[in-house]
Amino acid sequence: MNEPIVVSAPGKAIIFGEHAVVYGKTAIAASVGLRTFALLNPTRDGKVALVFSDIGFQQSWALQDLEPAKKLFVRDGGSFSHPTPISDAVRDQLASLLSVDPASSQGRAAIAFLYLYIGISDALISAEVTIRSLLPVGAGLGSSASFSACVAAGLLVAFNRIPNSSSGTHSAWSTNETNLTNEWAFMAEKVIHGNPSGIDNSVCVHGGAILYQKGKPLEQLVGFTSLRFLITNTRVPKDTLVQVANVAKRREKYPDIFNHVIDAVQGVSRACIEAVERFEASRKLPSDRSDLYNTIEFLIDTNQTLLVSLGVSHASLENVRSIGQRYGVTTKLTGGGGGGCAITVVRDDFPASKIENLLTDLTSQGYEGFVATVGCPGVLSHNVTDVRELLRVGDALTSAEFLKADLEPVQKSVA
Ligand SMILES: Nc1ncnc2c1ncn2[C@@H]1O[C@H](COP(=O)(O)OP(=O)(O)O)[C@@H](O)[C@H]1O
Ligand SMILES: C[C@@](O)(CCOP(=O)(O)O)CC(=O)O
Ligand SMILES: [Mg+2]
Repeated sequence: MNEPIVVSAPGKAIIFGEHAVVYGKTAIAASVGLRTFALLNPTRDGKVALVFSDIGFQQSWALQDLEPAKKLFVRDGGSFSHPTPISDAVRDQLASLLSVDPASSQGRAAIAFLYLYIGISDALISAEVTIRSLLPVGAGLGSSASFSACVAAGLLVAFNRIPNSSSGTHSAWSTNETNLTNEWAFMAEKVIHGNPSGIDNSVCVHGGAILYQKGKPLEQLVGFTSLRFLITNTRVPKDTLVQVANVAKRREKYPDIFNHVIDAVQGVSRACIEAVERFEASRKLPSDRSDLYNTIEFLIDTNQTLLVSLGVSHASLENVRSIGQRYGVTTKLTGGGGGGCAITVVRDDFPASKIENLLTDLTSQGYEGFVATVGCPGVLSHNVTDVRELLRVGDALTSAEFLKADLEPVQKSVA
């Protein structure tokens, strides 16, 4: 790596099927146009330095201190084509190098980064890596997957595994290059989430709106990207690792109850797919999709009820739901639940004035709402000259400049 590298990846909203997707059920998700950015700067001090400003983490290591972990890394068949999940030996070795609790939010993010760094590299190189997100962290909008996608893509570019395809507005990587990025991003998600389904990293890497089932090729759902959603962040912190582990414990204790609930969620996703197919077959105009909305609203409500049964809702999420009901709109939690964000379907003819009033009501309760653009591009690398211009910085794009810059113009430049 001789030049700075800038990559970014979107967040995501799961429309139907969170948690059930961990158990092999179908889920539907769309990318959300709030992005995470990573700046990788070459350095000459024989160190790798991390600056993760959103989670208050900063640490650097001499490259020789990372060699023992690199020696323990097992490469699948000696090739780079299939990343392997982190082993206990590597995790313990990396954990012993941290200045923070390895199980903490900061510790997991650092181990995820270091694992990809030793796994993707031939020889360790000196670098400073700064990561900043415009997404809320730990709120159900896939900040962990967006972070993982940036780390995977940034390191694959830095170690010349994929080209620096800096188009700025869409990814110019081949299917193989994008799939490789997704596989590494999944390895990072495993460190952060414990047992991820793979839907979040897939939608953050590929972008658009996707139909996802573990072990099957993902399908893009083109029609979905024109739907509007209101996203409300309750600002109640949650940790996906804990939420997923809680569902697993309940399912293990009461399989007869929880397996049925999980199966029912599969029914919700399937009913949504059928409704979209029916709408497309009817050749109706997008302006005439009230039947489709009726079904989607019914399914949003049903999915939320099932998520309540799984034990992953929260009083704040139920409050957002009932505020929405006063305006005749339907809401469900999105992502891990237990706090974080809810999504509300906004019909095409829903008056702007009503949206404003709803947003005012939500804000008055301490929540943050916004109408989201969904279906934006997935992970991509940016042209550094363009980024410098958009950020109004000089020739050297330093970590300090990147940290204080307004990243919105770069986010807006992504089509
Ligand atoms: N911008 C970021 N910088 C560093 N780590 C991040 C960032 N975004 C997410 N993470 C990691 O992901 C964790 C949040 O993941 P998770 O609980 O799955 O919530 P989310 O719904 O936002 O994905 C953080 O605690 C941190 O470990
Ligand atoms: C609960 C789950 O379905 C989604 C978690 O999303 P998030 O990390 O809360 O954004 C877990 C998964 O699919 O890996
Ligand atoms: Mg996550």
